Amino acid sequence: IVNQSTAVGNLDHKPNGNNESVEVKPFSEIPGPKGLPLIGSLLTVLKNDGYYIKKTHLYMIMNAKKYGRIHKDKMGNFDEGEEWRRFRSILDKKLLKVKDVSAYSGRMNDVITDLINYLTKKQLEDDLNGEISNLRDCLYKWSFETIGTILYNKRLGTLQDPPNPIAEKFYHSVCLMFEQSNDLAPIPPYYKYFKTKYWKDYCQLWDTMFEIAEQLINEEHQRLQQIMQDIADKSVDLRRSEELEFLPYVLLRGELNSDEIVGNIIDLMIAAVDTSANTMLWTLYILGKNPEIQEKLYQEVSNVLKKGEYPDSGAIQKMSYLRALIKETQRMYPILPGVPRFIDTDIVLAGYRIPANTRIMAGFCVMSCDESIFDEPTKFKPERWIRSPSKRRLDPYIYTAFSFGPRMCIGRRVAELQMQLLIARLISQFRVECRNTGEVGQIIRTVASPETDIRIALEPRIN
Ligand code: HEM
Repeated sequence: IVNQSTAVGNLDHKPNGNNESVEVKPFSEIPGPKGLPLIGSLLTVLKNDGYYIKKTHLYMIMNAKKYGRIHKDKMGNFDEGEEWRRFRSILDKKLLKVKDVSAYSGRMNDVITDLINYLTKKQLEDDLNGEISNLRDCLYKWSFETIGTILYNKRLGTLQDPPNPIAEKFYHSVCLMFEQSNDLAPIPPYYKYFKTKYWKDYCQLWDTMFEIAEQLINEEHQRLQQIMQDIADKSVDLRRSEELEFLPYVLLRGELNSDEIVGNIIDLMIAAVDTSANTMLWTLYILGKNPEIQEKLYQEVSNVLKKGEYPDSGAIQKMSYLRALIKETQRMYPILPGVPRFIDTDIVLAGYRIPANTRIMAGFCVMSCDESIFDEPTKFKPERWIRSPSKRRLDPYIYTAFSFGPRMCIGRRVAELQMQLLIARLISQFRVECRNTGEVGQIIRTVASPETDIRIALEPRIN
């Protein structure tokens, strides 16, 4: 039972560095809800129509208040992937290098141009005095198209007019699968054995995703083979080229078999869509609610870009307020309330001995509102992320949005750049107005999302 428990805590970023001997308490003394012997607190999470499934962040904050910065909880068993390290060593090379990702800014800008045209057309059709209905869907399409063009080396076509029907099918499968995974995640997997309709439909979504992804990858494979045949200078080895795009790199290196390539690409797509889109919804919400923040951002962006110029990663480097604004949005609205880790050796955490094979959950949403880490944590202050000679250096471990270590988000660089480009482009073209009257809360739909529609109106700037 101990081995199946989870210890939840803030990342203890101030270890006892002075080598003084401190009393280490045993794992059994870590406070936490008692729960039931086998399923632990699962019922607490499921009751009231799964209230705490949708509000995991509140569950974690509540337990942190009740039991302290480190506490333990139990929710059944979890599996860990084994092949993961090998996959990461191959994919990291292409997705986490700043230089490679910067080269995607042209494609990312093309998708943004399509999104802006799509939004403008929708505004006219909706006729809601500038407001865009179902902005969430528009932003999901933007992140789907962006990751699509990077992974498959071609545009998929959900933002084109009319949309590409295969791309639409792909898009709906990714979105629905993500939503349904959230409903299935905490339930013991009996539905698999009774083959309920829900389960069959869910499997169908996966089949559709795999079929379309396979088709797209095969097309790219054939294109590459043709290019290799056509290269007149046979001494050129395309496989060694530094300039290769993501899919050509993975296909030509031959380190992954075709099932592994499809599986990894699907994983990347699934992880990319909701995360970036929801972060953008929150950022627009903040901008729309805070005209002074918006004005400051506009001034920064227009100082860097000439009229009508599109930003690239070089321009973004000069926009410290923009980068800080997105970081602060991620602090206030973390997309994942925390990340789990299995530890393979005994460790001491916050004064307690944690045995090997325990699952640790680092509670990012708890850290975000911890006064000992952030001053005035309830206030939205992008400035806290801007370095200056007069300020103390920020602890690098307090920016938790993409997590840390070898398992940190593999899409971090892609996500950051695509979001920075989108906000810079939108703010230089439009004034953002938020029409939600009250505060919008967070709800967990696998990732933390706005509880109600974010109502945004975009008013073209007259320069
Ligand atoms: C604002 C956008 C995003 C946020 C906040 C975000 C955040 C995260 C976090 C916190 C993790 C867990 C890391 C850990 O366990 O330590 C993660 C994992 C992951 N993310 Fe992202 N992510 C974002 C966008 C993306 C994008 C665009 C992609 C694809 C290009 C992506 C692909 C992945 C994958 C594949 C994993 C699993 C990594 C692994 O377990 O090896 N993410 N992400």
